[in-house]
Amino acid sequence: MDLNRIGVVGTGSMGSIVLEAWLKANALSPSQLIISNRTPAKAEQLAEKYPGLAVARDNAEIARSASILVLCVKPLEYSLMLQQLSSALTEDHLLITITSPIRLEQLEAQVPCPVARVVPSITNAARSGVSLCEFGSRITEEHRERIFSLFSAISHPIEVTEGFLRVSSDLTSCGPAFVSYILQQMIEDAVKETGISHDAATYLVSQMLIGMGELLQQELFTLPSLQQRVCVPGGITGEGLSVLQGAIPGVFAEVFRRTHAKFAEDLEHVQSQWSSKVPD
Ligand SMILES: NC(=O)C1=CN([C@@H]2O[C@H](COP(=O)(O)OP(=O)(O)OC[C@H]3O[C@@H](n4cnc5c(N)ncnc54)[C@H](O)[C@@H]3O)[C@@H](O)[C@H]2O)C=CC1
Ligand SMILES: O=C(O)[C@@H]1CCC=N1
Repeated sequence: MDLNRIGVVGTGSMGSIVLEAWLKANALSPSQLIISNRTPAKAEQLAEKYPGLAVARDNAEIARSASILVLCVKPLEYSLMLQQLSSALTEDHLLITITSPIRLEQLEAQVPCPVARVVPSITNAARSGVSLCEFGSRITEEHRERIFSLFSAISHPIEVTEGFLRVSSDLTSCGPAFVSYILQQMIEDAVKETGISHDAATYLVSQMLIGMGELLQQELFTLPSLQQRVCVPGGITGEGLSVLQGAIPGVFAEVFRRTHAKFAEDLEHVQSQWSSKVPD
């Protein structure tokens, strides 16, 4: 087992984003990585794109070849994946799950090694945004440092406690989908109401969003001070804002109720899958 090699199990949407972010950041070279995927063709495509990147024949091979395994499969795919990894897992491995509806203690009970969670975000593709870290009971200071160092190459890693993991993930990982939906509605209504072209409105909104990111990045404004500064007393923005003030409060409370309910449902499904016999 190569102590400096990292295995990515599952090269779907998020697995490939994390892997490619590391490669593009030169944080890891292709030969420091090995990947596996249920559909091998998807992994082979990545290997063709990044010469030197190895594809494991199966999950036992990835566990024999890499000491850190980043698990990028969906919650109900864990049971089978763990079964496939199990023959090669040792106390010296480190497992990092990227999903939230698998409790770390539940995972620890299945494997001989330390486990941690790092929930990434699509923003990590641009080496920005945060990743949310939670550490299991077997994690040492050395593991922590290794995890922070790996994920700080592509994000700002932040430690969160289990109780706030879900809402934090709603804000950082689901957030880009929520915000882009709202902005898309802004574009659609601008087109419908005024006849501006879809492309023009999209360009204007995208540039506005990038500019807003810069204002926050450069700490020139906070979200409330930005609103205050744009709203000229007796001016036009205030008229528009008052419509939003009537419509938006409470919407995200319902969003979070729904995400938390789905999370609880996923946890239950995983629990009942894991407590019944794992299929061969
Ligand atoms: N999409 C996002 O923005 C984020 C997703 N996540 C979490 O990441 C997890 C994965 O999500 P996606 O990448 O979107 O799903 P996906 O379905 O695109 O990728 C999962 C991949 O795992 C592979 N796979 C399944 N079982 C396997 C096995 N036994 N061995 C090897 N490969 C296997 C599948 O072939 C697939 O390519 C989810 O739990 C999600 O909650 C976390 C943060 C952000
Ligand atoms: O939609 C999902 O389930 C995942 C969790 C965080 C972002 N995407």
